[in-house]
Amino acid sequence: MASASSSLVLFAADSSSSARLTSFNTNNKLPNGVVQFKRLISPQFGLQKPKTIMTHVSNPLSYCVASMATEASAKVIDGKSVAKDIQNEITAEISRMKSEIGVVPGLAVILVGDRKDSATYVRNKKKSCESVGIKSYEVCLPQDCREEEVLEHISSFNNDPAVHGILVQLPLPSHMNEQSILNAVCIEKDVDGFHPLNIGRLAMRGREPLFVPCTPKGCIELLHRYNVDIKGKNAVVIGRSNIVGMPAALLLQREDATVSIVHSKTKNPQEITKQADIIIAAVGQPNMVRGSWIKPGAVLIDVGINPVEDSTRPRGYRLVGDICYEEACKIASAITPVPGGVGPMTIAMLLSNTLTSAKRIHNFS
Ligand SMILES: NC(=O)C1=CN([C@@H]2O[C@H](COP(=O)(O)OP(=O)(O)OC[C@H]3O[C@@H](n4cnc5c(N)ncnc54)[C@H](OP(=O)(O)O)[C@@H]3O)[C@@H](O)[C@H]2O)C=CC1
Ligand SMILES: Nc1nc(=O)c2c([nH]1)NC[C@@H]1CN(c3ccc(C(=O)N[C@@H](CCC(=O)O)C(=O)O)cc3)C=[N+]21
Ligand SMILES: [Mg+2]
Repeated sequence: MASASSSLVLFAADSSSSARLTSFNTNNKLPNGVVQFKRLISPQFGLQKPKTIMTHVSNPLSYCVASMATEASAKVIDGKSVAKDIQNEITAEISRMKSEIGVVPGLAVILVGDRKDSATYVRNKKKSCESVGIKSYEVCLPQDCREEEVLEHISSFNNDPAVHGILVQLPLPSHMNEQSILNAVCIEKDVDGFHPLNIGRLAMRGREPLFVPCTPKGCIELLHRYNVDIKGKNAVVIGRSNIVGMPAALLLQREDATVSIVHSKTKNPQEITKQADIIIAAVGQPNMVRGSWIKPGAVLIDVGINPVEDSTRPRGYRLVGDICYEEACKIASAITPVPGGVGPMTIAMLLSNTLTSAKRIHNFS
């Protein structure tokens, strides 16, 4: 055997390491138990260079590479820390704006009904607004209120010069027409990016939306801040909702990825995800994406926020993503955790969109 080249490494598989090696989808089994596979991990993360490179092997079966295999572990994409950095940038910009033109950005949030998770999100948004210097305005309406009431509040926020962003917390009660409510938010204040005109512009080449939806924008921002190349890569989005999957696919396409969308009617989704260099999972199914669905070295963005019962936790549940983290982190090159991944980025992007809106309305740069 000649010396190992930079991108191909030959490993000997003995009885103790073969189990791990086969979990890496090693198609190219060589005779004598030698398994050949490419570097598992993309070099940009630097951390997971193979530890064992054999330049000369007389009896492959006598070598064990378990040390390398067991250390292969994805880089954690720390959304919480990136979100904190972004919030610091926003805080500085807001204080500059306030001192130079005396304007404080304002965000209005409309919450209808008594869903506990919605109430928690709205509370967190309010706290984050306060911490960066955005003034927040909150309206809470009962579950059984009329659609007209919601529309009236939207209209008054549309006309309120202190308000630069309006967010209607979703989902709305089922007796309301979500589309006509989202349509009523003036596009200049549509910091969620859910107005059909903003979505339409996102979908059109050569057009720019005024705002990009926060969760997909946060996913792309994480890829940028971790220097993940998107151009020309195979990206798979799992889920096609208006608020996450569909705009995430549009954004990836704008970044010159080759994009596939997997949804509930897709046949053999794992055959599609297995080709992906980048996966964005936004399904709402705990641990749906298994290790065997993932191409070695892929970058994984897990949007899913799924409560699963856990009596050892004070709240009686814990949150898990749509990707089986324990399996995926052994195969991917990088992965977002849940919690602490995309969730905090969604809030950071909302604050960023609100600042952008205030700057645009007041012609401040
Ligand atoms: N981190 C964050 O900031 C945010 C997290 N979330 C979380 O992200 C997840 C998705 O949210 P959201 O987009 O609103 O969810 P939706 O329920 O609106 O959409 C789910 C999508 O997943 C698809 N889907 C459902 N089951 C399967 C399956 N078995 N195989 C393949 N595709 C499937 C659906 O397909 P079809 O279209 O065919 O029905 C649909 O397109 C949830 O866990 C939610 O809590 C949401 C928003 C923000
Ligand atoms: N008009 C509208 N805009 C939204 O952006 C919107 C919405 N409606 N409806 C619901 C979804 C969901 N969503 C989340 C935001 C932050 C976290 C978040 O911060 N999560 C923390 C965990 C929070 C916890 O511990 O409960 C984390 O992942 O680390 C999660 C989910 C925004 N949404
Ligand atoms: Mg939804």
